[in-house]
Amino acid sequence: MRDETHDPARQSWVPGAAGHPDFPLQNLPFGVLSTGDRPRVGVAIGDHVLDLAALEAAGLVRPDPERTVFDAPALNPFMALGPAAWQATREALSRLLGGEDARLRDDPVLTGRALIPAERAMLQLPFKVAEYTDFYASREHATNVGTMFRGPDNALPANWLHIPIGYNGRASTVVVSGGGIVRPMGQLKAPGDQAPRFGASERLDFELEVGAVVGTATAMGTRLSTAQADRAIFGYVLLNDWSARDIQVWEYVPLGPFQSKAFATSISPWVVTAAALEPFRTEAPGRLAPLLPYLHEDTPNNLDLELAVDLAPADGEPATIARTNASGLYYSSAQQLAHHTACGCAMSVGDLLGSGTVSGRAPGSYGSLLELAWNGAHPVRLSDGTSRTFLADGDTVTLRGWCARDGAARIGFGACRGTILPAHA
Ligand SMILES: O=C(O)/C=C/C(=O)CC(=O)CC(=O)O
Ligand SMILES: [Ca+2]
Ligand SMILES: [Mg+2]
Repeated sequence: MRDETHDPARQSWVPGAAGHPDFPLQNLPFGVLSTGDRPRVGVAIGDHVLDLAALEAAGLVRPDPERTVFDAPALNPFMALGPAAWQATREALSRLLGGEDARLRDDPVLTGRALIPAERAMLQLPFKVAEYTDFYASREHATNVGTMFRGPDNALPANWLHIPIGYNGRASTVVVSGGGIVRPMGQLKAPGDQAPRFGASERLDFELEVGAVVGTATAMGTRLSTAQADRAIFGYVLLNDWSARDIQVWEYVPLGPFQSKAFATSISPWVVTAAALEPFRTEAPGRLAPLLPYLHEDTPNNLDLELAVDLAPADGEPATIARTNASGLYYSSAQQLAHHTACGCAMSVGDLLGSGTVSGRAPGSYGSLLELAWNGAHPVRLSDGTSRTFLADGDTVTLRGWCARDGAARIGFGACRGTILPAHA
C-alpha cells in the first residue's frame, strides 16, 4: 500500500538528503551503527545516519512503551514488535525527517547528537541472523549452472518448476559488508583426478543475491499463505553467497552445497524495508507449469530491483562486470517463505532467506563468475588489463542495488563489498 511516506514530492531538511541516490526521505533503511561506543539502531538519511537510540531516549519515537528497542546491537527486538509497529515508526520518522513534526529539526542539541555523518558511523551486522536458507529462484541461473554441472539435457531439475528449492545454509558465517573473505580450504577433486586432495579453493566465486529478512516468528506447525509470508518480511538486503565451485562440484551429490558455501556470506549493512519498496512491486514471470495452490499469489510480490556487480583487482579500479534485475526471478521471497513453512517448519525473527543467484538472459546479466566466464571458457576483463575466470586474492567484489521508476523516489540499497584474502593453508 502506498502512503505519504512514498510521496516523491516530499523532501528532508537534512542537508544532502534531497535527491540522494540511495537514501532519500522515502527510503529510511534500518541498520546498526557504532561511533566507537555501544552499537545501536539507526536509519540512513542522505549522507547521515540518524541515531534512533538517541531519538528513543528523547521520547520522539517509542515503538514499545514498555522498553527500549533501539538501544540494542541488532534490529531483532524492533522487528519482533511486528508490522503495525514497523509502519508507525516509518511514519513517525518520515514526519520528523520531513519536518511536518518539527521537534527534531528545531532542537539543535538533539540534532547534533542524533544526526551522525555517515563517515563517522561504523556499520555492523544489522540483525542477529537466526538461520540462513538459500534458494534457487532464477531459472536462467539454474539452467546455466545445471548445464555446466550436469549437462544441457539435465540442466533444470525435474522439481524446479514446482518447488522453490533451497538448502539450509550457515547463519554463523553471515558477515556484514566491508571485511575480508578468507579463501576457503576444502576437498578438491578435478574430473581426471584419481582421488581428492585437501587444499585452497582455486575456483572461488561470488553470487549476486537479494536476501529477505523475516521479521515475524511462526510457531512450529504453522503454515503461512503467500500473503501472510509477504507481511512477515521486514525488509531486504543485498547478499553475496560466496561459493567455492571446486569444493561444490565434488561435495554436492546428493545432499547439496555444504562446505562450498558455509565459509562466508556477506550482506549489506542497510535493511531496506518492504514498506519502502511498495512502489516497486512487479509481477512474476509467466508460469511454465501450474503451481500448487499454496504457492499462488494474490499480489505482485516480485521486486523491480536493478542490480550490478563491480570487480576490482588489488590496487585497481572497479569494472562493472554484470547488470541485471531481480524482477525476472521465478519465485518471490513470499513464495519461498510460504514454502519454508509448508511442512510446519518454525521461522524466527532474523531468519535470512537468500533469493538464489540473480541471472538474466543475456550473458552480461549473469550473477556469478562461473556463468560470466562460462566455467573458464570466456575470461572476464578487468580495469587493469588482467582477466578472471574465478576470483584472485586481493579482488574486491561490490554488489549494488537500486529501484528507480517514474513517479517514485529512487530507493538504493548501498553496497555489499568483500575483499578476497589468501587461504590459511
Ligand atoms: O545446481 C546446483 O547443483 C548448484 C546450485 C547452487 O550453486 C546453489 C545455490 O547457491 C543456489 C543459488 O544461488 O541460486
Ligand atoms: Ca546461492
Ligand atoms: Mg555462502
